[in-house]
Amino acid sequence: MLRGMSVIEVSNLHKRYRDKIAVRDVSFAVAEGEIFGILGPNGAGKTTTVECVAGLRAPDGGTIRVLGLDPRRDKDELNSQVGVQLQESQLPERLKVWEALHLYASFYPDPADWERLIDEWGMSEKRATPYGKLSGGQKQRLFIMLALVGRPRVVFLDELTTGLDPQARRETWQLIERLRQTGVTVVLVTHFMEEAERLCDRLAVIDDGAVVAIDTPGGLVSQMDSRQRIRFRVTGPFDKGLLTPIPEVSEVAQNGDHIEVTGTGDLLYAVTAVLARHQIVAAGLRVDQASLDDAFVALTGKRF
Ligand SMILES: Nc1ncnc2c1ncn2[C@@H]1O[C@H](COP(=O)(O)OP(=O)(O)OP(=O)(O)O)[C@@H](O)[C@H]1O
Repeated sequence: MLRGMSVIEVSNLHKRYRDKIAVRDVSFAVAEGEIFGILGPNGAGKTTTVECVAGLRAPDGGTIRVLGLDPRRDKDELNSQVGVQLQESQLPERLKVWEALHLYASFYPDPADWERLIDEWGMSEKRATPYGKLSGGQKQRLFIMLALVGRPRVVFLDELTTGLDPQARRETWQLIERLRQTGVTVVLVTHFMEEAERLCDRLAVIDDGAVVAIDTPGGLVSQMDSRQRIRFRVTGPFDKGLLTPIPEVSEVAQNGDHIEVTGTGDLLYAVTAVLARHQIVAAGLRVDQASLDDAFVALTGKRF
């Protein structure tokens, strides 16, 4: 359920590059103040979707409303209300942090106090550092600040943490969580499961140009709840054929002495009963709960 007013409404978006269909049929709505994730494998159509919604590309079909406006027709009106950080954004190497903010602020009639932004985003020490001398995490921080300098109500962040080391990624997550407190609506394109799970209120899973699911991260996982996975090691010879006929078992995978059994119902009891009957000792036995990763694989049939 949407919490408040929809600030973004996308219906049946369709976009082609010559004969290549990048976005087949994408519909979703984003509520005010939400962090909405767009998750999908490479080439699924995530960036194209966001570029259309942000008004940077003309769709071939469907309708898009951002704050009730058409991103192409009402571009000027929307400009000051929307902030965009695009995949692989670049700035001139020698442009200093403060110069970039000063420049971007000049594009807007009523910009944020960028000196304050520098303090708030922990970049005071890097104020006079040229873009080319910033670390990957600091560059991303600068791009978030540049997306915020126009005091937008909606921010699009595309693959913000790709290429960052785990520490810098976590720092960026904390910054995005801070964005939530400012009430700004965030659309976040990611292919990191952990990122989507941690940050997003809801997410759309996109595959092959179409939405395959929209839900909260927890909702997507609970769709998988009926599926369970048991892992264990065997110390002697093992025949998969012992377990595959069990009605509760849907799949048995063997990698050396590691066995992974997927199935439903009272899987643990059914499997351990058969193992005991054949006097097979299951070492290090673990039962795994479904994860967002499992939900993604089940929805798209793909692993990242
Ligand atoms: N400018 C373009 N010209 C032609 N084809 C394009 C163009 N941009 C994207 N495509 C193709 O459209 C499809 C969707 O691309 P898009 O970049 O939207 O996917 P994505 O989900 O963002 O992928 P990634 O995670 O790799 O960034 C891909 O098959 C891609 O090769």
